[in-house]
Amino acid sequence: MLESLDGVRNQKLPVTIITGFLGSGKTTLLNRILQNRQDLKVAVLVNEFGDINIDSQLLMTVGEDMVELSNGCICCTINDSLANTVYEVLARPEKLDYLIVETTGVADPLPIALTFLGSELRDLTYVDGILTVVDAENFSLKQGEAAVKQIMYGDIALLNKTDLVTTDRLGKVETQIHETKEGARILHMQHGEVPLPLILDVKLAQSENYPLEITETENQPKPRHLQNDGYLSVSFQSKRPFSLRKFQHFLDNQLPVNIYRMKGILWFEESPARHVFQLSGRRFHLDDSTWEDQPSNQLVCIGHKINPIEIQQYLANCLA
Ligand SMILES: Nc1nc2c(ncn2[C@@H]2O[C@H](COP(=O)(O)OP(=O)(O)OP(=O)(O)O)[C@@H](O)[C@H]2O)c(=O)[nH]1
Repeated sequence: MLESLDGVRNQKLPVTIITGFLGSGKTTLLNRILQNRQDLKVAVLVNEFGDINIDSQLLMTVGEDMVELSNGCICCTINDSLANTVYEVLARPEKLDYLIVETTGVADPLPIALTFLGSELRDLTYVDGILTVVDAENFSLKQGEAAVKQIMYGDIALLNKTDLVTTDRLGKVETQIHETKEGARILHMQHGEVPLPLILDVKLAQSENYPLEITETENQPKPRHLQNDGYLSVSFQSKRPFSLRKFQHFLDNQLPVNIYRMKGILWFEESPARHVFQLSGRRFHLDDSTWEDQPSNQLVCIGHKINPIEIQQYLANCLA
């Protein structure tokens, strides 16, 4: 199906929005798409909630097709910068087949979809679908308003991390999804593995279902959604290495329970490797790679009603 887009230059550019709560697997899915569809010229817009853009450093296919948005909550700041960035992408000389927007984990996807509908972009692009990645292990409607909106406005719920849960738990999460959105389409996946024809070029977005009052207030300034929800991101950077033992102590004994997500590139005194650190819920892991630039620590912690000073102090105490 996607191949058929090839010769049709005058047609509108399809846009897929990938949403989903913190750490659910959005970047993992994006990586899969980029790896598996190298024949497609995809422009990717990534928006991150944090001062340091870790995601762009973790995307395997970062090249000329990658356009990063400035930092901030996507649903608060994106209307101007998203539209402008999309215009910039469209003005590039090379032919594009697809545009994918990855939202932050605490974003309501609707304002993003409306950006494509409510401006001149409507003539140049169309929203093909909103994909909501759901973490089968950690998902809860109590995660906040954004988590509910992500399900409500998603065209397909991609139930990810099915390797970590029982069939019973999967059934419970599916029930919650159906209670939030009647008739929701649900696909299961692990590590973002899903047949791409099921999620790209599917023409599932139904703008007529978007609430009218939101469409009408689209151009009004929006509140700082994330801060209202109590979500905060804390960044930590240092040109000195961590002590592995101290960092382990922080994770085991000091990590506040209301931190849901951490990601970063870490440097440990004890190791010559570049370590990609991921924490989602209570689960974390480190992947080794090689430094291509000067070693340093870059870490983003995201949580609900967290105390930035306390976290920064804990992390400073981890330095070797
Ligand atoms: N076990 C397991 N881990 C997964 C799966 N999918 C993703 N992960 C891991 O979950 C963590 C978060 O994945 P990401 O793709 O970075 O999640 P994200 O939604 O982009 O995160 P944010 O943008 O920070 O909200 C990473 O450590 C992934 O390797 C899966 O199906 N199973």
